[in-house]
Amino acid sequence: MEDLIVITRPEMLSGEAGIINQLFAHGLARLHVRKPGVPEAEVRALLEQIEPQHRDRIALHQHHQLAAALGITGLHFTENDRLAQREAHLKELKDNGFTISTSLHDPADLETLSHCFDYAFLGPVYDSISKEGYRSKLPADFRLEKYSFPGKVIALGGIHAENLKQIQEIGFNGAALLGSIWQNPDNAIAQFELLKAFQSSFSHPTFQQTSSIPGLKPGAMDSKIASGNENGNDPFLTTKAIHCPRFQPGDRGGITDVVDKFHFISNETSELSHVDSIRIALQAGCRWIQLRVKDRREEEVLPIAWEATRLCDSYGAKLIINDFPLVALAVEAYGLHLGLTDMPVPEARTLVGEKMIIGGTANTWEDVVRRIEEGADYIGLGPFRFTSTKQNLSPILGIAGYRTLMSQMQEAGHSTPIIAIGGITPDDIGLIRTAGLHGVAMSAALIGAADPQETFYQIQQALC
Ligand SMILES: Cc1ncc(COP(=O)(O)OP(=O)(O)O)c(N)n1
Ligand SMILES: Cc1nc(C(=O)O)sc1CCOP(=O)(O)O
Ligand SMILES: [Mg+2]
Repeated sequence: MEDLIVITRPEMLSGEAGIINQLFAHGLARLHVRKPGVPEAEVRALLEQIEPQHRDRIALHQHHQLAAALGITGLHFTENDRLAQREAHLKELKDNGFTISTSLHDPADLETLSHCFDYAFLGPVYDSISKEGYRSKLPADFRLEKYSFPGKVIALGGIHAENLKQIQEIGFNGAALLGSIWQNPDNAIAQFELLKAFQSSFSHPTFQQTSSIPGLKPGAMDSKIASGNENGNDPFLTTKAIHCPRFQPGDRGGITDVVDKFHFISNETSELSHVDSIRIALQAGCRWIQLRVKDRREEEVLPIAWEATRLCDSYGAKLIINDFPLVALAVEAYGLHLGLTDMPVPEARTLVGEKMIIGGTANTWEDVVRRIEEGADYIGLGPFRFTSTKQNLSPILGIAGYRTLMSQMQEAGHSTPIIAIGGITPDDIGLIRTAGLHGVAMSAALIGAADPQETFYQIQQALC
């Protein structure tokens, strides 16, 4: 798949021109300016703020008369506009150097579409999750190669990182992005970078071999490709209904209330996938879940993170993503956990914004101080004892190590919540709490318990 095209939101946004200039600077190939109902003067003012060298990568949906004076060479015709055009006019536009595009909602129209069009948006490809009743017209086995239109066909509607690969497999030449970019304008550039990374990974041989891992089953989105379309909803507005961050900057004063006292750390074994382990923890009653996938590429972690997101959402649990800031951003996770050799907390803060919790690992007093100075919301301090869940463990702290570090915290007047980790069992919690730690993180002791519900009950009692 070649092209990622961004479509503007229909209304004007504050700071929009700045974001658009940055998107171009980050390699955006094409921008569709679609502002139905916005007066010409406002659209002109927006276009004038877009740096002139980027303007030949813009297509206008309305106010075509602005194009020539502003150095814009792209004109887009909505379905209704297209039906009102004469072929001779389209030819004239092509002869005058314009790139022209249009929108279709029925793939059958690709057979009769004027070959003057350089490309066409076809959509919605996916049912809208956010807009009820707004469904795709594409059959489940839809493939693009059957159609004779020689131009590019660009997928539109409900496109996000999770379904980008399937769009390529269907045969689309590109994808038009709206919700995935603009849902949270503060994160527009990071989202674009993530989508670009996924798009380029599809041609990577390692990815192709491993893309059948759980969570990225070919055809996994088939159930979302449905038939029947009828209402007049706006195809450009379809978007995945994603997780809303729940941590608001105003809550920061109460960080000890925000960070749970029990953190479950996912793991996979020969019998269990990460998602299976998370399901066990959720069913046992845990509501703070860390997805900790090791030795996998970002694009392999993302589908697992989506599955974990859906599962945690269904239990009202908070999902923390270990190691992968862009994945945390993509699934709008509640939090991100970073180790000492992962992305530094301040850099991650810039990337994920103010709303996401960021936890950081520490193994020594110097690490604790660094984490506090970096602004970590909580600190995972370990290891308490040997564990085979993590490779390359740091020296074991034991209860004596925790006591020393907690008195140093007290002397220094620090109150960042500290979570003990590493080989912890429910029986250890009493001592760990009396040492002054906020809570504990566990993996094996919960997943491997004969009765995880009973074990979680004991954990809760000990944490009270
Ligand atoms: C709560 C919590 N504390 C510490 C860690 C360890 O993180 P890190 O040092 O990045 O090591 P990995 O888990 O990535 O192997 C954690 N994950 N959670
Ligand atoms: C993920 C992790 N980090 C550690 C650290 O010391 O930083 S120990 C650890 C493993 C936690 O799992 P379990 O409860 O099975 O030991
Ligand atoms: Mg890590």
